[in-house]
Amino acid sequence: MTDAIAFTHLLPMLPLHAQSFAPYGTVLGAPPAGPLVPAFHSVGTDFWQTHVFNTGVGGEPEFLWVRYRDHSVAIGVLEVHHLTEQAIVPLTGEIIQIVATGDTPDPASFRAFRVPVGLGICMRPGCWHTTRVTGGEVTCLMATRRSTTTDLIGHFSHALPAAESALASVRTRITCA
Ligand SMILES: NC(=O)N[C@@H](O)C(=O)O
Repeated sequence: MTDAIAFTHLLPMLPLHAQSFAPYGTVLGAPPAGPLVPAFHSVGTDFWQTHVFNTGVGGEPEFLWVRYRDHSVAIGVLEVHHLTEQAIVPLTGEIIQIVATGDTPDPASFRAFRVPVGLGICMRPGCWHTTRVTGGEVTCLMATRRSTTTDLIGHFSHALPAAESALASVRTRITCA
């Protein structure tokens, strides 16, 4: 399940922008480059489409209520989901999302993005990731695929082989610079 990779690299915590996040997924809530469609605006409310969520073929979309509380700067393991997108919307505070691309995490693709309350991210299938917080515990809304969650719990809680996800060992750390 875990493929070792030796790598040390300092990752600055970057501001979240649609263009810089594009290799890893979509920024939810970012102002679109073009017109807001489909969208609605009235005196009392605005709404617009920010993303069409894709769980992969045969997937059942699922919301999770997730709490993150790891504030360590060392990054030793990244996780990837093979079939589904995965969206994270921080509700109670900023999160730091560490991401990478590649069949195994490509060191050149390692990034750390600040995701503030008011924005969210939707990671592509195959986006390696882990999450940190800079203060106390942060509660997030997550959209994922029901079978991926079941598969992941089976692996983490019962040491069953994971089919829809994988882990990779990495050696990197985030910096405030
Ligand atoms: N539930 C779940 O899939 N969690 C992980 O992917 C994670 O990044 O938190």
